[in-house]
Amino acid sequence: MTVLVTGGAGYIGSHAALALLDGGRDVVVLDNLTQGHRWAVPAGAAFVEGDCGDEDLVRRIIDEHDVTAIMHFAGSIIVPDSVIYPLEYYRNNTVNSRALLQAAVDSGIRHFIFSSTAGVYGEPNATPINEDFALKPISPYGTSKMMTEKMLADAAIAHDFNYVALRYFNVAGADPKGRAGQTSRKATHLIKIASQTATGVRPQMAIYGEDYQTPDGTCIRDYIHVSDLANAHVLALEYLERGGESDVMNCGYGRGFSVREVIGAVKKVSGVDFSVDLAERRPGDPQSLVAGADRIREKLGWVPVHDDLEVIVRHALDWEQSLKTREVNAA
Ligand SMILES: NC(=O)c1ccc[n+]([C@@H]2O[C@H](COP(=O)([O-])OP(=O)(O)OC[C@H]3O[C@@H](n4cnc5c(N)ncnc54)[C@H](O)[C@@H]3O)[C@@H](O)[C@H]2O)c1
Ligand SMILES: O=c1ccn([C@@H]2O[C@H](COP(=O)(O)OP(=O)(O)O[C@H]3O[C@H](CO)[C@H](O)[C@H](O)[C@H]3O)[C@@H](O)[C@H]2O)c(=O)[nH]1
Repeated sequence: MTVLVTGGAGYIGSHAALALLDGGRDVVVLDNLTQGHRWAVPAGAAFVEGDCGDEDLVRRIIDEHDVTAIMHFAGSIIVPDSVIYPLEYYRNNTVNSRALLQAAVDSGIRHFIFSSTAGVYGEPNATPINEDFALKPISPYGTSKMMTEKMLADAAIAHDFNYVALRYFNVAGADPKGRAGQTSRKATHLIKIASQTATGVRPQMAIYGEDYQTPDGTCIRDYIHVSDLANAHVLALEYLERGGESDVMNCGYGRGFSVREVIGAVKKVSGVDFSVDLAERRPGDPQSLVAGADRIREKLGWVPVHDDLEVIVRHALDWEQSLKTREVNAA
């Protein structure tokens, strides 16, 4: 009765592994460490270094660890890179997911939870965004995730398993106990970048576009604390184990903050008035993405506990400080 967590050496997967272990479950992490770190895999989880697209390896792990469910976080995540290297994104996010799914079906896995994204909606012209909105991704990243959702839907009809695809909005923050956080080598996320600037890792940062049709001209996003998101995965697994129907669910709080509001929160919480430039719009940025967040609450009984931008920012800043100490100690 073990959960296989692909990508569990990365940001969200390591938090989900912690949440599973905290709940008394056994966990085996499969990660190829292209982005993740061995030290990020929580103590208490078994670890296998390898690729989630390696069907033989996955079948062996399922067999050896008595795996009954899979949480699939492994993937490539940088939207602009997906525009430059689309085939690489389809390979890692779609082709490797297909292989993982094949191994899961072959081995009789009954429950599957997939990391999808708000990126599958593209640029909807209404907000909040509900799960039944049309899927019109505007990047290869979003399309690669949408294709995996479609594979899951078809495979769950043909084979004996149920699944939940969780469509994350903007994930941020870190484990409140300081056990995990975002360590990505190539950070692009707003709260991570602002936290790095506040803690002196970066000299300054930029706002990408101030001419959007929003109250302060900057883009609006729905920021969800990574530990609330990790908990949603545990609840999704329990739901599937109860025999819940396969479904897709948005993961967000249903409330948006502008880029300026986020930077203001980081300055306030850190007490550092760092330098912020104004830059051109970043290509492909939708103006406003806010989750319609009722379904996950109703179906999973999910009740977020860190639904507060300043709490998210506090945890992100604490993690950034701890990374600096870790680097000093490692040097
Ligand atoms: N971070 C976000 O805001 C966000 C938003 C929406 C969706 N997601 C999705 O959530 C998942 C996790 O994202 P994250 O932010 O933790 O990213 P991350 O880069 O920190 O973690 C991904 C992990 O997967 C591993 N990996 C990549 N390809 C692999 C492969 N083929 N086989 C085995 N391991 C592999 C990497 O080494 C890394 O440890 C991704 O699928 C991503 O698309 C993230
Ligand atoms: O230095 C920065 C970084 C970001 N931004 C702005 O902050 C907002 C949020 O940007 P992020 O990069 O933090 O997040 P995205 O909304 O672009 O992307 C997130 O949501 C996507 C779905 O919409 C994908 O799931 C993706 O993986 C996930 O990071 C955007 O308006 C962006 O232009 C800045 O102004 N300056």
